[in-house]
Amino acid sequence: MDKKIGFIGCGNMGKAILGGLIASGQVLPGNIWVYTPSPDKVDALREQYGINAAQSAQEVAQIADIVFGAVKPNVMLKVLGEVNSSLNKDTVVISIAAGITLDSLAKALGHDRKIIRAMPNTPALVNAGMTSITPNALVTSEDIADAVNIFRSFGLAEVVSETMIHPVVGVSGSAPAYVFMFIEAMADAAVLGGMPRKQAYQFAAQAVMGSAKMVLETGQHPGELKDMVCSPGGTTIEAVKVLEEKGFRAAVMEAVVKCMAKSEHLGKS
Ligand SMILES: NC(=O)C1=CN([C@@H]2O[C@H](COP(=O)(O)OP(=O)(O)OC[C@H]3O[C@@H](n4cnc5c(N)ncnc54)[C@H](OP(=O)(O)O)[C@@H]3O)[C@@H](O)[C@H]2O)C=CC1
Ligand SMILES: O=C(O)[C@@H]1CCC=N1
Repeated sequence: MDKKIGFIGCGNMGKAILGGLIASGQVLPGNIWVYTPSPDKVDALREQYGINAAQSAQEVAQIADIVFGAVKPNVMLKVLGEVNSSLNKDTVVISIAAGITLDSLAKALGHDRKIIRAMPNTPALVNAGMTSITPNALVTSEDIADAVNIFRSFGLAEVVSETMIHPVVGVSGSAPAYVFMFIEAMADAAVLGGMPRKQAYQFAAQAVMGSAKMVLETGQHPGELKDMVCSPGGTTIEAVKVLEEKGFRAAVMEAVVKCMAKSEHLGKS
Protein backbone atom coordinates (compact mmCIF):
# COMPACT_ATOMS: atom_id res chain seq x y z
CA MET A 1 0.00 0.00 0.00
CA ASP A 2 1.45 3.41 -0.87
CA LYS A 3 -0.82 5.45 1.42
CA LYS A 4 0.79 7.55 4.15
CA ILE A 5 -0.05 6.35 7.64
CA GLY A 6 0.06 8.54 10.74
CA PHE A 7 0.01 7.77 14.45
CA ILE A 8 -1.02 10.37 17.00
CA GLY A 9 0.05 8.66 20.22
CA CYS A 10 2.05 5.47 20.03
CA GLY A 11 2.18 3.62 23.34
CA ASN A 12 1.39 -0.03 24.02
CA MET A 13 -1.32 -0.44 21.38
CA GLY A 14 0.01 2.03 18.81
CA LYS A 15 3.40 0.29 18.94
CA ALA A 16 1.77 -3.12 18.49
CA ILE A 17 -0.02 -1.87 15.33
CA LEU A 18 3.07 -0.06 14.07
CA GLY A 19 5.31 -3.09 14.67
CA GLY A 20 2.80 -5.48 13.10
CA LEU A 21 2.28 -3.25 10.07
CA ILE A 22 6.00 -2.85 9.39
CA ALA A 23 6.74 -6.56 9.94
CA SER A 24 4.05 -7.41 7.37
CA GLY A 25 5.77 -5.28 4.72
CA GLN A 26 2.35 -3.82 3.84
CA VAL A 27 3.55 -0.26 4.49
CA LEU A 28 7.13 1.01 4.22
CA PRO A 29 8.53 2.70 7.36
CA GLY A 30 9.23 5.79 5.23
CA ASN A 31 5.46 6.13 4.68
CA ILE A 32 4.71 6.24 8.41
CA TRP A 33 4.68 9.39 10.62
CA VAL A 34 4.46 9.21 14.40
CA TYR A 35 3.90 11.86 17.05
CA THR A 36 3.93 11.44 20.81
CA PRO A 37 4.55 14.25 23.33
CA SER A 38 7.82 12.68 24.57
CA PRO A 39 10.45 13.30 21.86
CA ASP A 40 12.70 10.56 23.26
CA LYS A 41 9.95 7.97 22.73
CA VAL A 42 9.43 9.01 19.09
CA ASP A 43 13.20 8.96 18.56
CA ALA A 44 13.34 5.42 19.98
CA LEU A 45 10.60 4.37 17.53
CA ARG A 46 12.46 6.02 14.64
CA GLU A 47 15.63 4.15 15.57
CA GLN A 48 13.84 0.84 15.99
CA TYR A 49 11.57 0.97 12.93
CA GLY A 50 12.91 3.70 10.63
CA ILE A 51 9.63 5.65 10.70
CA ASN A 52 9.40 9.46 10.42
CA ALA A 53 9.31 11.34 13.73
CA ALA A 54 6.75 14.15 13.51
CA GLN A 55 7.20 17.34 15.51
CA SER A 56 3.50 17.74 16.22
CA ALA A 57 0.16 15.97 15.96
CA GLN A 58 -0.82 18.61 13.38
CA GLU A 59 2.10 17.54 11.18
CA VAL A 60 0.82 13.93 11.23
CA ALA A 61 -2.67 15.17 10.38
CA GLN A 62 -1.41 17.21 7.42
CA ILE A 63 0.69 14.45 5.88
CA ALA A 64 -1.13 11.16 6.48
CA ASP A 65 -3.95 9.68 4.37
CA ILE A 66 -4.93 7.44 7.27
CA VAL A 67 -4.50 8.79 10.81
CA PHE A 68 -4.59 6.51 13.83
CA GLY A 69 -5.73 8.16 17.05
CA ALA A 70 -3.91 5.93 19.55
CA VAL A 71 -4.11 8.03 22.72
CA LYS A 72 -5.98 7.22 25.92
CA PRO A 73 -9.77 7.55 25.73
CA ASN A 74 -9.86 10.50 28.16
CA VAL A 75 -7.83 12.70 25.78
CA MET A 76 -8.90 11.28 22.39
CA LEU A 77 -11.63 13.83 21.58
CA LYS A 78 -9.50 16.78 22.67
CA VAL A 79 -6.44 15.57 20.72
CA LEU A 80 -8.42 14.88 17.54
CA GLY A 81 -10.35 18.15 17.88
CA GLU A 82 -7.04 20.03 17.97
CA VAL A 83 -5.78 18.50 14.72
CA ASN A 84 -9.08 18.60 12.86
CA SER A 85 -8.32 21.71 10.81
CA SER A 86 -5.01 20.14 9.66
CA LEU A 87 -6.67 17.02 8.21
CA ASN A 88 -7.37 16.78 4.48
CA LYS A 89 -10.91 16.34 3.18
CA ASP A 90 -10.39 12.66 2.34
CA THR A 91 -8.29 11.67 5.36
CA VAL A 92 -9.60 8.63 7.20
CA VAL A 93 -9.34 8.91 10.98
CA ILE A 94 -9.16 5.61 12.85
CA SER A 95 -9.81 5.81 16.59
CA ILE A 96 -8.80 2.76 18.62
CA ALA A 97 -10.04 4.16 21.94
CA ALA A 98 -12.25 2.04 24.16
CA GLY A 99 -15.60 3.68 24.85
CA ILE A 100 -15.36 6.53 22.34
CA THR A 101 -18.37 6.30 20.03
CA LEU A 102 -18.55 7.20 16.34
CA ASP A 103 -21.08 9.84 17.34
CA SER A 104 -18.76 11.56 19.82
CA LEU A 105 -15.88 11.33 17.31
CA ALA A 106 -18.09 13.01 14.68
CA LYS A 107 -18.97 15.76 17.19
CA ALA A 108 -15.24 16.43 17.74
CA LEU A 109 -14.22 16.12 14.08
CA GLY A 110 -17.32 17.33 12.26
CA HIS A 111 -20.06 15.34 10.59
CA ASP A 112 -18.34 15.42 7.18
CA ARG A 113 -15.30 13.46 8.32
CA LYS A 114 -14.49 9.85 7.39
CA ILE A 115 -14.12 8.02 10.70
CA ILE A 116 -13.49 4.41 11.64
CA ARG A 117 -13.83 3.06 15.15
CA ALA A 118 -11.52 0.08 15.57
CA MET A 119 -10.78 -2.23 18.50
CA PRO A 120 -7.48 -4.06 18.06
CA ASN A 121 -5.45 -6.06 20.59
CA THR A 122 -1.76 -6.25 21.45
CA PRO A 123 -1.02 -9.63 19.76
CA ALA A 124 -0.93 -7.46 16.61
CA LEU A 125 2.75 -7.15 17.49
CA VAL A 126 3.32 -10.85 16.72
CA ASN A 127 1.09 -11.13 13.70
CA ALA A 128 -1.81 -12.59 15.68
CA GLY A 129 -4.04 -9.58 16.32
CA MET A 130 -7.84 -9.55 16.33
CA THR A 131 -9.48 -6.29 15.31
CA SER A 132 -13.02 -5.07 14.87
CA ILE A 133 -13.64 -2.29 12.36
CA THR A 134 -16.71 -0.03 12.39
CA PRO A 135 -16.83 2.70 9.71
CA ASN A 136 -19.17 5.68 9.68
CA ALA A 137 -21.42 6.31 6.66
CA LEU A 138 -18.88 8.53 4.87
CA VAL A 139 -16.16 5.90 4.70
CA THR A 140 -16.07 4.44 1.19
CA SER A 141 -15.78 0.74 0.40
CA GLU A 142 -12.23 1.43 -0.82
CA ASP A 143 -11.34 3.05 2.54
CA ILE A 144 -12.85 0.06 4.37
CA ALA A 145 -10.82 -2.32 2.21
CA ASP A 146 -7.66 -0.35 3.08
CA ALA A 147 -8.44 -0.53 6.81
CA VAL A 148 -9.24 -4.24 6.60
CA ASN A 149 -5.95 -4.81 4.70
CA ILE A 150 -4.00 -2.88 7.31
CA PHE A 151 -5.45 -4.83 10.24
CA ARG A 152 -5.34 -8.15 8.38
CA SER A 153 -1.66 -7.60 7.67
CA PHE A 154 -1.00 -8.52 11.31
CA GLY A 155 -3.88 -10.80 12.25
CA LEU A 156 -7.60 -11.21 11.74
CA ALA A 157 -10.01 -8.32 11.24
CA GLU A 158 -13.77 -8.14 10.83
CA VAL A 159 -16.15 -5.29 10.04
CA VAL A 160 -18.80 -5.25 12.78
CA SER A 161 -21.69 -2.99 13.73
CA GLU A 162 -21.02 -0.56 16.58
CA THR A 163 -23.49 -2.45 18.78
CA MET A 164 -20.93 -5.31 18.92
CA ILE A 165 -18.17 -3.12 20.34
CA HIS A 166 -18.63 -4.05 24.02
CA PRO A 167 -18.43 -7.82 23.42
CA VAL A 168 -15.41 -7.18 21.18
CA VAL A 169 -13.62 -5.32 23.99
CA GLY A 170 -14.51 -8.11 26.42
CA VAL A 171 -13.57 -11.07 24.26
CA SER A 172 -10.55 -9.75 22.33
CA GLY A 173 -9.46 -6.15 23.09
CA SER A 174 -8.91 -6.78 26.80
CA ALA A 175 -8.64 -10.57 26.60
CA PRO A 176 -4.86 -10.88 26.23
CA ALA A 177 -4.58 -9.68 29.85
CA TYR A 178 -6.69 -12.57 31.18
CA VAL A 179 -4.85 -15.07 28.98
CA PHE A 180 -1.47 -13.82 30.23
CA MET A 181 -2.73 -14.30 33.81
CA PHE A 182 -3.76 -17.86 32.94
CA ILE A 183 -0.33 -18.59 31.41
CA GLU A 184 1.41 -17.06 34.41
CA ALA A 185 -0.65 -19.12 36.86
CA MET A 186 -0.06 -22.40 34.96
CA ALA A 187 3.65 -21.67 34.76
CA ASP A 188 3.81 -20.87 38.49
CA ALA A 189 2.31 -24.29 39.18
CA ALA A 190 4.86 -25.93 36.88
CA VAL A 191 7.62 -24.12 38.79
CA LEU A 192 6.08 -25.49 41.98
CA GLY A 193 6.41 -28.91 40.33
CA GLY A 194 10.15 -28.28 39.81
CA MET A 195 10.29 -26.92 36.25
CA PRO A 196 12.68 -24.01 35.54
CA ARG A 197 10.66 -20.79 35.14
CA LYS A 198 11.71 -19.98 31.57
CA GLN A 199 10.80 -23.44 30.42
CA ALA A 200 7.50 -23.23 32.32
CA TYR A 201 6.47 -20.10 30.37
CA GLN A 202 7.39 -21.81 27.10
CA PHE A 203 5.35 -24.93 27.88
CA ALA A 204 2.35 -22.97 29.18
CA ALA A 205 2.31 -20.44 26.32
CA GLN A 206 2.70 -23.10 23.63
CA ALA A 207 -0.14 -25.13 25.19
CA VAL A 208 -2.41 -22.05 25.06
CA MET A 209 -1.39 -21.19 21.51
CA GLY A 210 -1.84 -24.76 20.30
CA SER A 211 -5.26 -25.03 21.93
CA ALA A 212 -6.37 -21.74 20.37
CA LYS A 213 -5.14 -22.95 16.97
CA MET A 214 -7.19 -26.13 17.37
CA VAL A 215 -10.36 -24.12 18.01
CA LEU A 216 -9.68 -21.91 14.98
CA GLU A 217 -8.52 -24.62 12.59
CA THR A 218 -10.59 -27.73 13.39
CA GLY A 219 -13.93 -25.97 13.74
CA GLN A 220 -14.70 -28.40 16.56
CA HIS A 221 -16.57 -27.27 19.66
CA PRO A 222 -14.18 -26.29 22.50
CA GLY A 223 -16.02 -28.72 24.81
CA GLU A 224 -15.40 -31.57 22.39
CA LEU A 225 -11.70 -30.66 22.20
CA LYS A 226 -11.58 -30.60 26.01
CA ASP A 227 -13.17 -34.05 26.17
CA MET A 228 -10.46 -35.37 23.82
CA VAL A 229 -7.83 -34.45 26.46
CA CYS A 230 -9.67 -35.98 29.42
CA SER A 231 -8.71 -39.67 29.59
CA PRO A 232 -11.09 -41.72 31.76
CA GLY A 233 -9.66 -41.87 35.29
CA GLY A 234 -6.72 -39.77 34.06
CA THR A 235 -4.89 -36.64 35.13
CA THR A 236 -6.80 -33.98 33.16
CA ILE A 237 -10.25 -34.72 34.57
CA GLU A 238 -8.78 -34.17 38.07
CA ALA A 239 -7.73 -30.67 37.04
CA VAL A 240 -11.07 -30.02 35.28
CA LYS A 241 -12.96 -30.97 38.46
CA VAL A 242 -10.98 -28.44 40.51
CA LEU A 243 -11.58 -25.71 37.91
CA GLU A 244 -15.33 -26.44 38.06
CA GLU A 245 -15.31 -26.47 41.89
CA LYS A 246 -13.49 -23.11 41.99
CA GLY A 247 -15.95 -21.56 39.54
CA PHE A 248 -13.41 -21.03 36.75
CA ARG A 249 -15.94 -20.54 33.96
CA ALA A 250 -18.22 -18.35 36.07
CA ALA A 251 -15.23 -16.22 37.09
CA VAL A 252 -14.19 -15.74 33.46
CA MET A 253 -17.75 -14.90 32.40
CA GLU A 254 -18.17 -12.44 35.28
CA ALA A 255 -14.85 -10.78 34.40
CA VAL A 256 -15.86 -10.35 30.75
CA VAL A 257 -19.30 -9.04 31.76
CA LYS A 258 -17.58 -6.42 33.99
CA CYS A 259 -15.27 -5.51 31.15
CA MET A 260 -18.22 -5.04 28.76
CA ALA A 261 -20.07 -2.94 31.35
CA LYS A 262 -17.03 -0.69 31.78
CA SER A 263 -16.76 -0.30 28.01
CA GLU A 264 -20.43 0.75 27.93
CA HIS A 265 -19.94 3.12 30.85
CA LEU A 266 -16.92 4.78 29.15
CA GLY A 267 -19.10 5.37 26.10
CA LYS A 268 -21.66 7.29 28.19
CA SER A 269 -19.30 9.40 30.28
N1 LIG B 1 -3.43 -1.48 25.39
C1 LIG B 1 -4.29 -2.26 24.76
O1 LIG B 1 -4.22 -3.50 24.84
C2 LIG B 1 -5.39 -1.66 23.92
C3 LIG B 1 -5.62 -0.29 23.92
N2 LIG B 1 -6.62 0.24 23.17
C4 LIG B 1 -6.82 1.69 23.13
O2 LIG B 1 -5.63 2.26 22.65
C5 LIG B 1 -5.48 3.57 23.19
C6 LIG B 1 -4.07 3.73 23.71
O3 LIG B 1 -3.86 2.79 24.76
P1 LIG B 1 -2.39 2.35 25.15
O4 LIG B 1 -1.56 2.24 23.92
O5 LIG B 1 -2.55 1.19 26.03
O6 LIG B 1 -1.93 3.63 25.99
P2 LIG B 1 -0.45 4.17 26.29
O7 LIG B 1 -0.54 5.00 27.51
O8 LIG B 1 0.52 3.04 26.24
O9 LIG B 1 -0.15 5.14 25.03
C7 LIG B 1 -0.74 6.39 24.91
C8 LIG B 1 0.04 7.19 23.88
O10 LIG B 1 -0.57 8.46 23.75
C9 LIG B 1 0.45 9.46 23.80
N3 LIG B 1 -0.14 10.72 24.23
C10 LIG B 1 -0.54 11.11 25.47
N4 LIG B 1 -1.05 12.36 25.43
C11 LIG B 1 -1.00 12.75 24.11
C12 LIG B 1 -1.36 13.93 23.43
N5 LIG B 1 -1.89 14.98 24.07
N6 LIG B 1 -1.12 14.01 22.09
C13 LIG B 1 -0.59 12.95 21.42
N7 LIG B 1 -0.21 11.81 22.02
C14 LIG B 1 -0.41 11.72 23.36
C15 LIG B 1 1.47 8.90 24.75
O11 LIG B 1 2.72 9.55 24.55
P3 LIG B 1 3.80 9.73 25.73
O12 LIG B 1 4.21 8.36 26.15
O13 LIG B 1 4.87 10.51 25.05
O14 LIG B 1 3.08 10.48 26.82
C16 LIG B 1 1.51 7.45 24.27
O15 LIG B 1 2.31 7.33 23.13
C17 LIG B 1 -6.55 3.74 24.26
O16 LIG B 1 -7.53 4.60 23.77
C18 LIG B 1 -7.08 2.34 24.48
O17 LIG B 1 -8.45 2.34 24.81
C19 LIG B 1 -7.42 -0.54 22.36
C20 LIG B 1 -7.23 -1.89 22.32
C21 LIG B 1 -6.23 -2.57 23.13
O1 LIG C 1 -7.96 -1.53 29.18
C1 LIG C 1 -8.36 -0.79 28.28
O2 LIG C 1 -9.15 0.12 28.53
C2 LIG C 1 -7.89 -0.98 26.85
C3 LIG C 1 -9.04 -1.22 25.92
C4 LIG C 1 -8.93 -2.65 25.48
C5 LIG C 1 -7.65 -3.08 26.03
N1 LIG C 1 -7.09 -2.15 26.74
